[in-house]
Amino acid sequence: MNRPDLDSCAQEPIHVPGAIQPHGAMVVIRPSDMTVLQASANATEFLGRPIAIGETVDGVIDAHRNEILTWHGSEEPELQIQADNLSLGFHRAGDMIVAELETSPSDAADNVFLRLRGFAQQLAGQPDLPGALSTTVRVMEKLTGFDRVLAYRFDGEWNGHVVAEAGNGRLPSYMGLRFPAGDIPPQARALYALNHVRLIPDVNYQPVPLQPVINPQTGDTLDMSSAQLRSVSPIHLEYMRNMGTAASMSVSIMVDGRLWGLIACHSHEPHNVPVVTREACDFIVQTLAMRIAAQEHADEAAHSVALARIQGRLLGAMSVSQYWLDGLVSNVADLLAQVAASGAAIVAGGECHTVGATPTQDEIAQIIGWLADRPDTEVFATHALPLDMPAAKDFAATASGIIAIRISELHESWLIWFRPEVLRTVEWGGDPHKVVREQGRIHPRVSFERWSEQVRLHAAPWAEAEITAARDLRAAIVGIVLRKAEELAQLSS
Ligand SMILES: CCC1=C(C)C2=CC3=N/C(=C\c4[nH]c(/C=C5\NC(=O)C(C)=C5CC)c(C)c4CCC(=O)O)C(CCC(=O)O)=C3CCN2C1=O
Repeated sequence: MNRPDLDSCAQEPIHVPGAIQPHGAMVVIRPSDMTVLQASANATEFLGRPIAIGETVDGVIDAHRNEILTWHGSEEPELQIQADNLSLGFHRAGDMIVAELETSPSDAADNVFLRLRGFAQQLAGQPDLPGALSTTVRVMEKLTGFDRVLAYRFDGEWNGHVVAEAGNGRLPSYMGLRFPAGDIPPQARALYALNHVRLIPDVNYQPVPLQPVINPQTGDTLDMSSAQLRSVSPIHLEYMRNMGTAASMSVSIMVDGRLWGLIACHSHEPHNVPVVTREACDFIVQTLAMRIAAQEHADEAAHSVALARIQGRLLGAMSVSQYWLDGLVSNVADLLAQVAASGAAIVAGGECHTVGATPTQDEIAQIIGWLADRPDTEVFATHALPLDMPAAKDFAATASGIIAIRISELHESWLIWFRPEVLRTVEWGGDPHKVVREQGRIHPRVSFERWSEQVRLHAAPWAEAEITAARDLRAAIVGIVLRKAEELAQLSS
């Protein structure tokens, strides 16, 4: 969905706001001499004493100087220190140390441990992914006290789907709703893959500037990518107000190094969560992510084994056939089951053999003509061919999805599988195509009411295992064709 407006959203440099949220204070330190390079305007309030830029740190930070410098010389990404009712978090920004201070009730840890122990047992008792997701949002709701906690899963186009929800009824249910990719733009997703927990205790906060805003050592604004207190994009704060949420916390679900989804928490009124509780939430979500990874790996492995078994039968049939395609067209069920297709066409030797539900021969010729414009493509897969090839609208009923494998460049030969159009009703949280523009600026949509859309010209998406099986079958066929050609050459020499 190419939308120039949203591209401008993606340009917003959210990692260098030059300010923080007021529920904590920030001090930027040069480790070589523990000199203060920058401090947030509210640092005195949290340190209980004035802080001088250019002077060495003192007070509670200096009291932990040795521990901080030992950490800074280690491989550990972060350091967390609880000093009475002050929580001090340290991370690196370039070769500087960033200290973040938050008041934190000393008994916060008690509540956390009990909830954590219960979670591991409850999760182990869940037989499937929906159960694991529901358990997680329920435990997070009780642990954090947010009004609503959602499990939000990204699809292949970075649209999001609410797949589990727990709440106390103060906020509307979003269960089952989808949200467009533009609601969380690419630079935000990239940031959340690095920094997994984001808290906004009060959407109407006044940003607290870092002083000086330009770091004297780097001559640039501080990179707050790893900070907890980073001030949030005004566009997103407007989004939250439009959504009727005064506080939010989201925790990234990282599976195999990619952002699988979020656990997103919201409250109707301002709501803060202590550092130790946020850390427990991160642990809970990482535990869930390991369960998701295990489930996905098991499902993919079982799927690959089943497809390999089918491929073994196809290769056996081809190896005893005079011509490789005879082995395929004589095994229609396996040929279609190889990628769970409804039809297939084999174009070779100037002929087009079709099995199952396919476009007409002329329409297949149009597809091959269109594929010819992709000369470097050995395997082409899409579940929405008409979006790439407009003429395919005419035969969307049989070919909204294709996997095409090029057998030979020399003699135009292809194996193409087809999937039919599947009409789907998608329930969005608000009209995803609505972009509000005022004085040339983009604004988030104001309604998140259920908005139904009939999605056409799409087939069921191809699984990774199916595309891999198609790629493997292509390699096998090319090998058979080459061997047959060599045998022929030897016979004629
Ligand atoms: C109901 C399901 C759901 C959605 C769809 C959602 C969206 C969401 N957007 C987030 C972040 C951003 N959205 C935007 C931008 C947009 N939001 C829009 O609706 C539009 C049109 C834009 C581009 C202009 C930006 C810049 C950011 C980065 C904010 C920051 O971390 O500084 C963030 C991350 C910030 C946060 O944790 O609140 C979220 C998570 C919250 N949330 C949800 O719970």
